[in-house]
Amino acid sequence: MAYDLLNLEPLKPVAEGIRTAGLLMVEIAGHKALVVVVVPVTCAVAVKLSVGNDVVVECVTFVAVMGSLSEVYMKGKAMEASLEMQMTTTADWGTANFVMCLALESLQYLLWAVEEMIEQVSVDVVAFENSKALKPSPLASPAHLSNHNKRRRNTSPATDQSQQEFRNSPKTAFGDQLISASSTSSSPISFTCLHKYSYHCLSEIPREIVVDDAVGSGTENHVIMDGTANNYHGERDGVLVGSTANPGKLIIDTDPGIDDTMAILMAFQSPELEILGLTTIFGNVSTEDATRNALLLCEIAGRPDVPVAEGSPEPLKGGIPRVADFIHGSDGLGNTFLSPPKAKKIDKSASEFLVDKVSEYPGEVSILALGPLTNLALAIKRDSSFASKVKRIVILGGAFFALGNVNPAAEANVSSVFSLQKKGDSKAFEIYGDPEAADLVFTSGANITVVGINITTQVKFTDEDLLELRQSKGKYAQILSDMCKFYRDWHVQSDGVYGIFLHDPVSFVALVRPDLFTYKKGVVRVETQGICVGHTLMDQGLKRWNTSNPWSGYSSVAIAWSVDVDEVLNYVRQLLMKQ
Ligand SMILES: O=c1[nH]c(=O)c2ncn([C@@H]3O[C@H](CO)[C@@H](O)[C@H]3O)c2[nH]1
Repeated sequence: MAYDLLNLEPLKPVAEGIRTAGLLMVEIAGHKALVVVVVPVTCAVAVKLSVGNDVVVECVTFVAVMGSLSEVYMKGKAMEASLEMQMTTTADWGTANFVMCLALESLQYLLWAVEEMIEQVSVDVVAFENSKALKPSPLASPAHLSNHNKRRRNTSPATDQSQQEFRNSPKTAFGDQLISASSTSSSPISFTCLHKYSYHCLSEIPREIVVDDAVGSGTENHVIMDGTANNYHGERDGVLVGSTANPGKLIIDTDPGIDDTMAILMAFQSPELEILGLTTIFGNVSTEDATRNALLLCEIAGRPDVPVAEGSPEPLKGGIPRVADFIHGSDGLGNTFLSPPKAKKIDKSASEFLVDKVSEYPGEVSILALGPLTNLALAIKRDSSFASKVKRIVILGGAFFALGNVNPAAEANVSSVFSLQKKGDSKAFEIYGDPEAADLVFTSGANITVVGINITTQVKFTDEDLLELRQSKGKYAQILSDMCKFYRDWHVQSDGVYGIFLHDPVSFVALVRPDLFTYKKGVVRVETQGICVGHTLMDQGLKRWNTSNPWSGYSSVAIAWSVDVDEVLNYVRQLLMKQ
């Protein structure tokens, strides 16, 4: 049986850089959690699900504090003490959505349970607050809605006009601000949420919930959630399961680079993406060469119109970046030495371009960051609302609970490497990535997914795969095969791998097919000093620390935790071999 719970029209995101904090109390199956949600809108919603006389799920958000995250956090801590509840701090849409998903997911389970065991379920709006243009109509008053639900409980909604009436009447009062949903089954269930905030949350979760009908028949019951957006689909043993996504508008921050080239061409082979531009950074090559290669790749893809904005030539702290020519060749493209591009970079710097685009389309732009994070850090410094306006950032970087690739501690994009050369020698401090930038970005509060090399090294093209690519009719198969030769030989020499790791392509897949990964959320800090510079260390939240520490009070990011290797490989193959 299908519950058409979310009968919604797409609305534009309302994020306009306003940050509002809400304290969300969630009670699910007797467990209470207090969650600080910082969202870029001013509104609140409260819903309460009751079964008979028992309140089963209660989600209440208050517009409690306006201001900085630390103010909210302090207030939350005080409430936590008085309510003896567990608190989670979040500052991103992903977590806000996830929390709502959790509450709503419980609701789905309840719907199923109710089918079998309980006669009456209602979800009543118990509070409504709105600080912007809308004034709650009398129709939104708790009393009205509760009466309305009572009325509905006495009807048979499947064929009943009152269901339609119920859907329609508040909508007239609220226009598109009201989101209503109700069961299409024969159970008397109604669910009403008010305001755009709840819309946001709801729009990120399943539109249709399919519940196995075979309750009590011996067949295992399950709830299949067909996620529609870029966050999480559910949780299993503390690990989040990704849902499918359509990132829409995309900027790729890149240091091409052979595996960057693969990811960029995959993006150009994905017509559902609107590539707003490429921004360039040092890493696999110098920033200047990265710009040349990015322009060239746009031309190869037949998209010379895509703007390329050049990024910083050096990390935040300064210094001369070391170019990984031993991996990608002196041109960054496997010594294929292609003719220079005709198009020119745009006048804006990468950070300016990033800020401008994210401000032009708040809540709509995703960023795929494939190199050191200097440009993103500069964008965050340039515009304090950048982190809240960007839709999602997927980062290739770090090594989580695993060895690095430039040394045991660090992965190339986030590391600095001290070489043991003479003091005073300008090369004594060789830089691969930008640890300061990575630390700033990871703790910025943006909706971030990080794909570390602990994940990307699980997904390889073997020599057989490379041969298949060469022999395929893929639009870019030849050019990629030529580039990959150099890259493959380095893998044999460096890692004993007869093939190549697909670092950047896997990160691209995490952007467009997050459902092929699982995630853990936690605060990540990057070491910026000492022998472990560039080390990425995540607090998984498994322990309540007695004292505050460098991880305390920062926003969580999602770390890719596991990967469906076969499916990701298939996805990469299919796009790289697409004609
Ligand atoms: O400096 C590097 N050393 C490596 O071993 C290494 N392996 C891969 N890479 C590149 O850095 C990103 C992943 O860490 C990808 O863009 C690889 O091409 C490396 N860079």
